Amino acid sequence: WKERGAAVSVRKEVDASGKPVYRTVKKGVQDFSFGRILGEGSYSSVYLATDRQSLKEYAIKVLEKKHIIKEKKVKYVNIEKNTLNRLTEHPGIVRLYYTFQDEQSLYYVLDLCSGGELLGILKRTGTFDIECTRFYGAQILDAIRYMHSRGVIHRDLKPENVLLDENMHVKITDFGTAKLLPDPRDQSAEGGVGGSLSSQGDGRSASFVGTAEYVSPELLMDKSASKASDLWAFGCIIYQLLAGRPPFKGGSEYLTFQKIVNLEYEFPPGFPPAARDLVERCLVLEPARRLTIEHIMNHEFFDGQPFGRDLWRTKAPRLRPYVPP
Ligand SMILES: NC(=O)c1nn(CC2CCNCC2)c2c1CCc1cnc(N=C3C=CCC=C3)nc1-2
Repeated sequence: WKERGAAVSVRKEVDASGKPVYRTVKKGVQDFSFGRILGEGSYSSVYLATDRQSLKEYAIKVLEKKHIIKEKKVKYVNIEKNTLNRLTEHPGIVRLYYTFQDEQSLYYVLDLCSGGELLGILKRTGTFDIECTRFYGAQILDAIRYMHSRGVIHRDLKPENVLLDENMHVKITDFGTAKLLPDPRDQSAEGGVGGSLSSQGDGRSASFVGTAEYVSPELLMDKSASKASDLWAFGCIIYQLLAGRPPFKGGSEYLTFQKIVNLEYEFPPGFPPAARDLVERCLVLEPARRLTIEHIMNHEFFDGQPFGRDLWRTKAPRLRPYVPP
């Protein structure tokens, strides 16, 4: 497991004659003070941690080696690290600073998102008004555009995986189930198929399905994931910000899946017309007929909304609920 990043700390020691000597050593567990658990996965836990030297706070994801091997998750661990190594320069993606390991575990030192989950914020306000939906929708879309430009399909986008930093700006996380296309920047990579994937590959695709309410019909019906699958989830998120609930929600996962493949959803009264048109063009059963990212960015719902650098320099709007006219 090739470690990444060269984070070192300077340690003061004394030699045999009692003279102080300063050694640079790769950072490790002892360089951090671990705080509360931020989240737990099937083979990892994420902690709030403070670098004892710089006092900077991070999120550290700890993966237990024994458990990874026992649960046959080595592929997922490598895919997540390779994905994070590709996604290094975007403000809307949780950044991996460096990794280290000890006998029991692997450690990923990541951006801390002190604002928590978008879902948590949404639950507090109930719904988001048009300005907030436009701002957060644009930041999520900008991050998806960057991911896709690096050949990464998230496959499990949902409000729980959209985190917020100290400025209430978006940071997308949890790439443990991402799908990697050949990296477009890597000339040596075999020319990969455009945005669509067969369900072959490393054997993960055939089995993986995202979170029920946001999973795309193609992932349910023929197990194939494509960039368009992330845009289906995007449509579900935009709907949820304005309606306060996801478009597809049944009494069980099976009933939710039925609603998705039958495109069985309705808009609440007073749902904003421009947002309704955008959602309807994302929630299209046929992936090839779904809006692409460029189309979405040019959609009237985002009229006047900057993307790119200006978007990330904008102050986050005050959170207000949507009040239907
Ligand atoms: N799976 C991960 O990589 C991951 N998981 N979490 C916590 C999860 C909690 C459930 N919803 C998805 C995220 C994190 C990360 C990345 C790195 C990361 C950085 N900051 C936070 N911050 C949080 C603050 C308050 C509540 C939850 C998360 N969390 C994470």
